[in-house]
Amino acid sequence: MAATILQGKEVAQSIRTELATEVADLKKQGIIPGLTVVLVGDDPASHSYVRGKSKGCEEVGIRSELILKDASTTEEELLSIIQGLNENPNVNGILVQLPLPAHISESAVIEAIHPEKDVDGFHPISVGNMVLGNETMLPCTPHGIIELIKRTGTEIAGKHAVVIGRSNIVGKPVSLLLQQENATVTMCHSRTQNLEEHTRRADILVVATGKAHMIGKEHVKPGAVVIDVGVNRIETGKLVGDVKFDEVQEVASFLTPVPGGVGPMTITMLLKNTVSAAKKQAKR
Ligand SMILES: Nc1nc(=O)c2c([nH]1)NC[C@@H]1CN(c3ccc(C(=O)N[C@@H](CCC(=O)O)C(=O)O)cc3)C=[N+]21
Ligand SMILES: [Mg+2]
Repeated sequence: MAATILQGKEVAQSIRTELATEVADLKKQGIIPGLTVVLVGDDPASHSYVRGKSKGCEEVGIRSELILKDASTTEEELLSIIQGLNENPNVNGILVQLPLPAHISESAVIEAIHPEKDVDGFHPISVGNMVLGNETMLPCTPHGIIELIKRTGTEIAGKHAVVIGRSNIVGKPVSLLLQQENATVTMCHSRTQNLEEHTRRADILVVATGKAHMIGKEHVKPGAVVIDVGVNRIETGKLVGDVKFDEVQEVASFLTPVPGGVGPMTITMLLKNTVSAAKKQAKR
C-alpha cells in the first residue's frame, strides 16, 4: 500500500490562517508582532530561506525587517546590531540566519540574543529549558516535525521513534521532544553500525542526515511514519530530501515530501514563536 503524502505545506497553511486571526486580534490591542532577520554574506540558499520567512510574516501580519550585511562584517559589528535589537521594543523576535562566515563565532552570536527574543530556540537558556521540560521557545524544525506527526493521527506515546542525525538544530532536539511525547527513542548518526537494523524497527523515522537520497526502502519498516528533514540541492538545481521518495512511498504509511514537507512547517513555527514572544513581551 502506498504511503499518504504528509503535505506540510497544507498543514502550515492552516496554522498560518489561525495565526493571522490571532495577529489581527493582537493588533486591536495595539500589539504588532515584529521579527528581525539578520543575514550576513551572500549564500544563495540563505537568501532563498530568508525570502520564505519574510513571505510567511507578510501572510500572517507580522512586521518583518531584514538586515543585510556583507560577508566582511566583523563579529563585533554583528554583536552590536544584536544589542540594538535586544533593546528595541518593536522587535519581538531576532533570527540570525546560519551558517555565519567562518570568522564569526556562531555560539557568541546566539548567546548575545536575549532569550525572550530567541525565536529560533537556539540560545543555551532556551535549550536548557526545553531539556527540563519548562515552557520555552521550541526550535522550529523539531517543533514542526512533532506537529506534523500529530496531524497524521498517529499516537506517539509508546512508539519506537528512530532519529538519524544528531545536530543541535534537528537531531538532538527532535529526539528529546519525541521522548517528551513518550516515544521510545533511538538516536542514530554517521558512526552508527548496522544502521538498517535500527531504522527497520522504527514506527516513526525522522531522517536528518544531510545526505541526499541516503535512506531507501530497505531501511523502513512497512507502515512506518517517515519524516524527511533533508534539504539538498542537487546538480540539476532540484531540491531533494534524504529519503528516496519513490521507493519509500511504497512501504511507509505516511511520508513527507521535499519540498513541501518539513520546510514550510519550520517557517510556520518561527511565526508562531514570534507571536508568542510578542504576547509575552507585551505583558511586561
Ligand atoms: N538561524 C537559522 N534558523 C533557521 O531556521 C535556519 C537557518 N538559520 N539556516 C538554514 C536553515 C534551513 N531552513 C529552512 C527553512 C525553510 C525551508 C523551506 O521552506 N523549504 C521549502 C523549499 C524552499 C526552496 O525551494 O528553496 C520546502 O521545503 O518546501 C528550508 C530550510 C531554516 N534554517
Ligand atoms: Mg548529523
